[in-house]
Amino acid sequence: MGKSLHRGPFPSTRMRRMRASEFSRRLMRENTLTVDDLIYPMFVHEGSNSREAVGSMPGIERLSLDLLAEEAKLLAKLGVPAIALFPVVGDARKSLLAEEAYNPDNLCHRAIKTIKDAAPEMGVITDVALDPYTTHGQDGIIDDSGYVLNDLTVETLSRQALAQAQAGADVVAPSDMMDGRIGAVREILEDNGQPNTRILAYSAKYASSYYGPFRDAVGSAGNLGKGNKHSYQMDPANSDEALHECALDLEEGADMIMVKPGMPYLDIIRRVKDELAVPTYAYQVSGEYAMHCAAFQNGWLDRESVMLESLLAFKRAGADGILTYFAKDVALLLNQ
Ligand SMILES: NCc1[nH]cc(CCC(=O)O)c1CC(=O)O
Ligand SMILES: [Mg+2]
Repeated sequence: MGKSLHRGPFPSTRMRRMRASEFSRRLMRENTLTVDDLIYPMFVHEGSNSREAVGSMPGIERLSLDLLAEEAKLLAKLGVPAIALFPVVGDARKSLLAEEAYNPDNLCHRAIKTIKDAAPEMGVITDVALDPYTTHGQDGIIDDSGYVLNDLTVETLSRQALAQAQAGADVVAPSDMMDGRIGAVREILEDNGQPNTRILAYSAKYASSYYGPFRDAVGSAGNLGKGNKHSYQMDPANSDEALHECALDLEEGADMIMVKPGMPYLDIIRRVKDELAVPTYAYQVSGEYAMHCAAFQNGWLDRESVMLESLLAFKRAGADGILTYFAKDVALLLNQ
């Protein structure tokens, strides 16, 4: 026998010991994914008994409100805590000033009531941003040069958020990235008898190319054309700036903060959670969903296990919950 070549504490330390049986793997498991972690984004459109597939998002459909009611009941039964609503708005209702955003009878507001009637315990989260309602697909009101005007947009966003709260939204979620909008939304809610409306701030929302399929789903891609959102959404190169954005939104009155997109930005989730220690959410966005589905359809990746692994990764990174288009399928799996 020659001299042992090993270094360090081996064999007293064998990392594989704890992995040798299911019971000890379970005992040392640090993170779990449960239905409590899931928020389901849903697209709604006008009409009745109408469902439309979204081409770039296999399995995802735009639903009319009667079908939304059925889905909401099923999701509640599966234990999914909340739905995030995204309206698909007809061109006739879009304008430069996005007035439809705060019309008390608009599609989004009727959808809130639909869910609350069908499944009163379901949390309803609404998107505060003007892109479904502007003719140009930007999240705010633009000047002659196309620049999105911050303060004017914030005024409209506040009216929109209040209208959503008055229609019954539990959580309003500004996804627009204007400066000061969280404070303005908090103030208008306080001033109008809505002190318990939670604000989920899309605080660190990046100018990402992973949103493409979403823009197809809501039909804003065509309106946006070659435009981009670089003057308000964050540069994917930055990380310190995300902490600054999150800290400001918390100071202005956010209850929860969000990082978006998801998987390419797990480092941001971890930093936010470590440094701010507040309820932190992640959005596994449409492009992430689309690329997973493409691999599933080709048989290149296993659907169930990859879906679960992709979401568990968010928990490990520090997220308290995940907006994901897989929410329904995962809830079905976890309920088995
Ligand atoms: N305010 C718009 C909004 N809200 C959610 C998403 C993207 C969600 C997804 O890709 O799944 C977007 C797109 C954008 O900023 O252009
Ligand atoms: Mg900000």
